[in-house]
Amino acid sequence: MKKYVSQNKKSLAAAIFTGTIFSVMSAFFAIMVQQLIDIAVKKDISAFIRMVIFTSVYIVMCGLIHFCYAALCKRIICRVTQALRFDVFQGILKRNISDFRSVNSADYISALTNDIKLIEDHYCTPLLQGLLGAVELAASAVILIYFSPIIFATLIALLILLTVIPGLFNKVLEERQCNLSKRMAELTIAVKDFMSGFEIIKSFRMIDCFEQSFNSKNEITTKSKYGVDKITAAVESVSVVLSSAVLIVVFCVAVYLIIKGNITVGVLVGVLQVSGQIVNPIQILSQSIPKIQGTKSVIRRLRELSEYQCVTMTGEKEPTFDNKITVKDVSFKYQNRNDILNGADCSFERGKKYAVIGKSGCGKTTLINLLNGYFAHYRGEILYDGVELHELDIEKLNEMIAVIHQNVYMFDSSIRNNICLYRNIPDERMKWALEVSGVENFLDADRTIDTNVGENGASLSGGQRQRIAVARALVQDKPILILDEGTSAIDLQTAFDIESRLLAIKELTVLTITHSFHPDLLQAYDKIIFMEKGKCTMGTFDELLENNETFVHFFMLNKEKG
Ligand SMILES: Nc1ncnc2c1ncn2[C@@H]1O[C@H](COP(=O)(O)OP(=O)(O)OP(=O)(O)O)[C@@H](O)[C@H]1O
Repeated sequence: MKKYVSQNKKSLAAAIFTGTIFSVMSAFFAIMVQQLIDIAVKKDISAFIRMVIFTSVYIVMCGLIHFCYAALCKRIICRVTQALRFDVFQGILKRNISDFRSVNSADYISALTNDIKLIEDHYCTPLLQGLLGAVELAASAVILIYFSPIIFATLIALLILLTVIPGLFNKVLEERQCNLSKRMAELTIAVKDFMSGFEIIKSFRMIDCFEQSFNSKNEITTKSKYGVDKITAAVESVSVVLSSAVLIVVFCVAVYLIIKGNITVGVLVGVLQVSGQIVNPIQILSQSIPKIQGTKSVIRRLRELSEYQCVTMTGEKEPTFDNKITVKDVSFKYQNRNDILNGADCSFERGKKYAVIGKSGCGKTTLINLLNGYFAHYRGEILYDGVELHELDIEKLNEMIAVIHQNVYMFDSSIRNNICLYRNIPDERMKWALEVSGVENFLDADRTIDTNVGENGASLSGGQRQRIAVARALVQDKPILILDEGTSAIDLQTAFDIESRLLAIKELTVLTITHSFHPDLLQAYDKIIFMEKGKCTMGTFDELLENNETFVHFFMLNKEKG
């Protein structure tokens, strides 16, 4: 948080300056009261008129200065939360795809919304209020010294007590704040799940189940919030009691000093006034400190997100793909699972076309994800032009590869923007991409390239979305195109046509994960990679049919199904 404070040094200095002036002016009010009482005792009417004029000007000035102070505080809070939110967002953007996927995306949403709000309410606001409180306290203390050093000494002793007692709540408040942050993240995850699965929930009559689940999470979050609020209420009550106790003790000491003849009645009233001004900042301080301390765990969580450093794939070499990608004796398993790949060997030459085939769950997508550098903990070697993946800059590697998944994400924008991804693409290339991908076939007078596709492409069919994804990959001009069942939602003939056109692009290396077993199409691939029991067998379609019994069996079975 220090970074954000130093980014707003000037505004903070101005806030402290105006806050100090306001505090001093507020504390000065006690002297005015004392003066007025003494004027009343002396019955001096002209001094009284002068005091009335002075007081009026003083009140207007107080109002103006307080406005400046409050506006500066709001500005600082807005800037700090904006910068914090931006840093967290940047930290999320920096994550590699594998790390990003390891956390539920609603967790990120919760950090960017709930946690930032928590920092605003429980860190920034109390910190600024506390600063003003401290200045007010100091100013009032000076006035108190002016009235009576003995009363001042009593006050200091009590203050020490006041700062220690609310501090006892710090630890429990921090634990509860941390718990609340987690519960809010869980609630956000549940809400996101509900929104994403709305259609399934409705059509499969899951409303009761979701209602119960939401209700229970809502209840847990509310309880957790109440847990924080209860501690905050306890801190507030303790601070109210303690500050009232301070007021009474100070008042008793002042009365004692009057009895002893050490101070006048005017000073007594002044002391009472300034003591009242001391109670307020004491309350603010004793409530602010535990609140600020309580946000430690949330700040830690936000720091972890914003200062994300990739520790798994930290290579810096520029990836190239002039020759080939080699997968050498690669074994891989997901956490606490058996090996998915077990000594897999295969290679991909530049410009050649490959079809990856195998039973559902045999590890086809896993292999593709490994090539993309999503996972670091594999055994064996994955080499791009002879350089191991761990030595390469993964961000740059990802820029070389276009992946088209079965489920295509669509931005709520025009077809053009979904293809060009908001970049300027030359007309020629765009025209070619529309043709190869088959997008041009579903454009007409009603649906042009500039028609909006709705939320996640709601106004398009699954096949149309996939065709847009193919066009998107083509205009980006990447050397490697991976289709992870990327044409599965398109009718057989259209998919055949699109894939044939893709296979005809000479310079493009194509890897297609496919469950479609059209012999003509499979023959058009340079090599088939048949995956089975964690291993890969490579060959042309005809070679595999000739030499690999398992492949023949698998092919015949699927061909019949198809
Ligand atoms: N993130 C993950 N964590 C744990 N297990 C996973 C994860 N992703 C995939 N798996 C498991 O790894 C195995 C291989 O999955 P993968 O998606 O690579 O198979 P696939 O051959 O592409 O399947 P399909 O043809 O059905 O798409 C499956 O058993 C799957 O359940």
